[in-house]
Parts: sequence; C-alpha cells; structure tokens
Amino acid sequence: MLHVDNLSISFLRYDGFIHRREVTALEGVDLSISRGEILALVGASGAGKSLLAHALFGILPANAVVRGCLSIEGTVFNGARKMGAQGRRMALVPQSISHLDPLARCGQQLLWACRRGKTRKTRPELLAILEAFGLGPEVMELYPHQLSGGMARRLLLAMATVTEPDLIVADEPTSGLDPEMAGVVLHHLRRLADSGKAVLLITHDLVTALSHAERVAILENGRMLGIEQAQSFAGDGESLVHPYARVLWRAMPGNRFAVLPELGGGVACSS
Ligand SMILES: Nc1ncnc2c1ncn2[C@@H]1O[C@H](COP(=O)(O)OP(=O)(O)OP(=O)(O)O)[C@@H](O)[C@H]1O
Ligand code: NI
Repeated sequence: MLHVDNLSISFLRYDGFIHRREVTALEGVDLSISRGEILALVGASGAGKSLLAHALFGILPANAVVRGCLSIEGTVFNGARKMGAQGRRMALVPQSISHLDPLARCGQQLLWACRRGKTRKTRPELLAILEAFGLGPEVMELYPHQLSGGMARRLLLAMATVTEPDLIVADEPTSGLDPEMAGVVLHHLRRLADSGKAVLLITHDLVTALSHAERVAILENGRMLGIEQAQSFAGDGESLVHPYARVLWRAMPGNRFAVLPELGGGVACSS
C-alpha cells in the first residue's frame, strides 16, 4: 500500500554568504507497508525516524532536499499535504504535542481533524473516539494547556484516527504514557491494522515494536539496516537476517546482554 524507494533527505546549509552545502540526514531508505500490517520503525534518537514521517506528509522545512520515490497504492506522491483527496487517506500522529493549537478547545480541534478528512461525525461518535483513548467527554471543552502531556498525546491519536485513514503514521505515540495507557494506544493501533489499515509505528523502543508489529525496520544514522520479522527476535536471534538486528537483540536485558564490537565495544556480560 505504501512504498518508499531510495528515499534520501538532506538539508541545505549556508557557510558564509555564498557557500552552500548539503548535509545528508537520511540516505537510500526503502520500505513498504501492507494493509493489515503494523511495521515498526525503530532507531536511536537522531536516526532519522521523524524525518521519514515528515517526508511522507510533505512537512519538512523549506531547506530540505528530498530524493527518491514515495507511492501509495501505486500513485506516486511527494508529501500528503500536496495530495488533496489521496492525502486525506493518510494521517500523522506527530511526535510533539506542540502540534495542538493552544488557542482552540480540544473538541474544536477534533472537528477540524474531521473536516480535513472530509468526514462528518456526530457528537456521540466524537466522544466514542475520545473514550477509545481513555479521554472523558469533559476534554471536548478543555484547551490543550489544561491537558497532561499524556492526555495531549492521546488527543493527537484521536485526531489522527477519527477519520479512519488507510495509513496511520504514529511517531512515538506512547512516549510519556504509563504502561496501561501505552497498552490502550497500541491496542487501538492493532485494531486499526486488523481492520485493514496500514500502520507505521515509529518508536525507539524495540520491546514495544516486537510486541505489536509484524515487521521491524531498523534505522541507524539515517540508513536502513534491515527489516526483520518480529517473530525472528527470539531465542539467540539465530533467525534474524541482519547482523545488527542480532546485536541489538542480544544486547537487550534478559538476553545474552553481550555488547559486541559493532556497538562500540564496552562491558560484555553473559548469563
Ligand atoms: N530542520 C533540520 N535541519 C537540519 N537537520 C535536521 C533538521 N531536522 C532534523 N535534522 C537532523 O536529522 C537527524 C534526524 O532527526 P529526526 O528528528 O528524524 O530523528 P529521530 O530519529 O526522530 O529522533 P528522536 O527519536 O529523538 O525523535 C538529526 O540528526 C537532526 O539533527
Ligand atoms: Ni523523532
């Protein structure tokens, strides 16, 4: 449903008045997501996960240079923002809660999300989507500053999913949530995938990725190191195709916890 082919992102920087250079942040990234699937995109802070999401939605800053090919169900596009009706079939749950408008009540922002998705919802339907993310009806009347960080994140999730888009890109949707609420959010994303949607779940947490995704894509320093089946992260990691994935898996607490030279050396402790 979504195909990303050879995506590269760089930023133009000016050194002095005339010297211009490109700094590459993402290089040669390939991935695809099918309907019914959660693909987790994992990587350390700064790996380029949010950049990839922003490229999909055409919301990179003006000095970004994007190369490669993005297509959704066979239609090539360069950012959902410029796609009209097609773009409305994709929704982003942004990483930062600053994407909420501080001057508008939460209910109003939920209605705007419906309007952007050309969808009409009744008040009971809006309350139901809030409830699905553990938010009560009183949230409709509140302003963003009256929400906790976790509530604001869940409101962003409600706004992204209220129109039931075909592709949901959720950038760190569980960050700042307690384990119970994180479970509610991930369960909801699972339900959307099971109903035929495609979900790109961006997270730095391999455990979250493994428990909810079919496949896990590993991004490191702007490069895709490989895509693995989630079920291959088991035992000693012998079913994992990519050496880096094996290193990552074995380095997790509870596994062999061996820090190998590829990760920069360090303390190795085997159980
Ligand atoms: N507007 C920009 N101009 C220049 N470089 C940028 C810009 N935005 C991001 N970058 C760089 O691109 C790299 C990837 O950033 P990105 O936000 O995608 O990381 P991330 O994987 O989402 O990290 P995190 O887990 O912390 O959210 C970083 O090194 C960052 O400094
Ligand atoms: Ni990010």
